[in-house]
Amino acid sequence: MDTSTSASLVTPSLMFRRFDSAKTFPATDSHRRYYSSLPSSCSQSPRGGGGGGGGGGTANTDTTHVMVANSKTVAVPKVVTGDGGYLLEDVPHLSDYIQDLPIYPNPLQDNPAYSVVKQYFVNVDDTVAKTIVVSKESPRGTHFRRAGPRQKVRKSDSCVRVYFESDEVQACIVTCGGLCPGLNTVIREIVCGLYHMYGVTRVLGIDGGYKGFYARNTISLTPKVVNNIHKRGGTILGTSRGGHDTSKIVDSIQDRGINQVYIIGGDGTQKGASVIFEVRKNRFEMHEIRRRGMKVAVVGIPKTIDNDIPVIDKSFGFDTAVEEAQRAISAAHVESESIENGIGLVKLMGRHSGFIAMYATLASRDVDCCLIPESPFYLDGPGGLFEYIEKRLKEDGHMVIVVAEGAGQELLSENTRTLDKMDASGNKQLQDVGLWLSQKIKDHFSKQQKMTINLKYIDPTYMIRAVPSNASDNVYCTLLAHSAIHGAMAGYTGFTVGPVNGTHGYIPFQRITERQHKVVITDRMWARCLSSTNQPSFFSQLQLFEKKAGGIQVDDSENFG
Ligand SMILES: Nc1ncnc2c1ncn2[C@@H]1O[C@H](COP(=O)(O)OP(=O)(O)OP(=O)(O)O)[C@@H](O)[C@H]1O
Ligand SMILES: O=P(O)(O)OC[C@H]1O[C@](O)(CO)[C@@H](O)[C@@H]1O
Ligand SMILES: [Mg+2]
Repeated sequence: MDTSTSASLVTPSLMFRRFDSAKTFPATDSHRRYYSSLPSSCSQSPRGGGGGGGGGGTANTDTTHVMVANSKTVAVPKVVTGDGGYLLEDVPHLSDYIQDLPIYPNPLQDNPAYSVVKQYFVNVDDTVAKTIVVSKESPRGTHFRRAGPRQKVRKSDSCVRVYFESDEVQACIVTCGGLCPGLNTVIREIVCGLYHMYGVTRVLGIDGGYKGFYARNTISLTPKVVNNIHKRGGTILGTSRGGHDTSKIVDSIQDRGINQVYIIGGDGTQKGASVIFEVRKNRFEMHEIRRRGMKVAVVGIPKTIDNDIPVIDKSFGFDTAVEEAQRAISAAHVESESIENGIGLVKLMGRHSGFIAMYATLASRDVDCCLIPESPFYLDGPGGLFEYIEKRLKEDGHMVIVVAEGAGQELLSENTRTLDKMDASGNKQLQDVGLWLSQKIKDHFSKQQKMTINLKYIDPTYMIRAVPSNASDNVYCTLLAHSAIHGAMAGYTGFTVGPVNGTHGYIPFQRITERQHKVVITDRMWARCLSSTNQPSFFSQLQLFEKKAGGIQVDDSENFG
């Protein structure tokens, strides 16, 4: 594979626009100047994904690794272009910045379970397409490196190898952010997968999120310790928000001799992982793993109850949460059905993304109105929520409303003084839309004196994420853990793992952290939701077109079909 080294001076917002054009971008003089000014361990860098191989057959390759913007250095993905508009957004490899890394026989080839299944090992060039709905003229488009144990870690290899020797590995696992069903399953499967597939016995648990790296003792994790944890909700390691001190975390990784870091968490956590891997603070302070030239694989495993992580099909625990939400919706339905003009109001999680509310609504079929952050609504006047409630009660005598916690925040702040409080991670703390809406509905109907209503408000927010994962999430967590391990053992680093159109891939951190995944209200799934509830869209056609034209952040992927 033909590769060249480059770094680029571009702003972050331009980063992915360049990829969309599916063109090769050449190394410029400024790239070369930048690299020649780097310490030797960095400037010796790219050899095209280390052993990762090409991915595009006749690929025309350009690897772009570092860019400087606003005095910060951030990573630009390695990009490989090929015929027919093929584009691979590759992930970093340890051999990009460490020379002459030894490779070792892969113990998996002697494992009775895995070695008999020939196709368990993925081809060195296998990639996963980001978009699978295409037409005859479509370019082949963006791809990600396929996850899994590699047949070859370098194109020249004659047998199955890895970049870490079993005895050499000192892994650690950390869980950050809010809880999510399946956290314990992922922890269990990383520990057991490392042990049973690769003979790795040294795995540390980091206590209480990122700050645990430097403020707490570690926990030794063995298959015996984690054997039953998947049956419990929460995380045995504890979690936290805030406390991401990059230099202290990287110091701790270095001091403890850790060389594989498995980081489980949401969008904030993945940003933290990306910083640990390769963002430096300024020209002089270089804390991160890549610049220290450390042989450490940094692997992100996406966790989010809100399903707000882009690119991947969905996040683990999401199905369990939707299932658990059914119990609250059923209760709301039973309550509302049993009384005159009964209204059951259920608040579900979803800070910026209404996926839980939308899917719980679609699954239940008892919901008459689903309110999500992405779809503005209003209360009074023609086409408003109050008018719709009145209509539903007159027709049916009862109704169920599901509201995502982030819905209608702009209405709340009109009515109450916004305090703009942040949590320890810098996430804006939301006002309670459930309580607010309950009160508004009650006030409206008591003022009108036309109709007596009976409203029951159910708030199961934390209940849906504190439960253990269901069977399908357990399987999903296992696959994620295994994909993560195979990637680290093959020397890949600085990536998040996850399913892209059903096949697991290694996705560069930047892709995951550049934006949040949201319900696209101009998309088919939201239409299905609207048709199941028969609620008003709260939009005039004109507004809809305006939003489509740029007012709303539109994801380029569908809401899972
Ligand atoms: N931009 C960032 N840079 C470095 N670290 C970050 C950044 N954003 C968040 N973090 C760290 O990541 C951890 C988790 O972040 P956060 O609380 O936002 O949860 P999350 O991972 O997004 O999960 P969720 O939102 O699903 O609960 C925190 O320890 C926080 O300090
Ligand atoms: O756990 P905390 O800090 O109360 O945060 C709750 C938030 O976490 C999430 O569960 C995940 O981001 C959101 O749905 C919710 O707003
Ligand atoms: Mg988050």
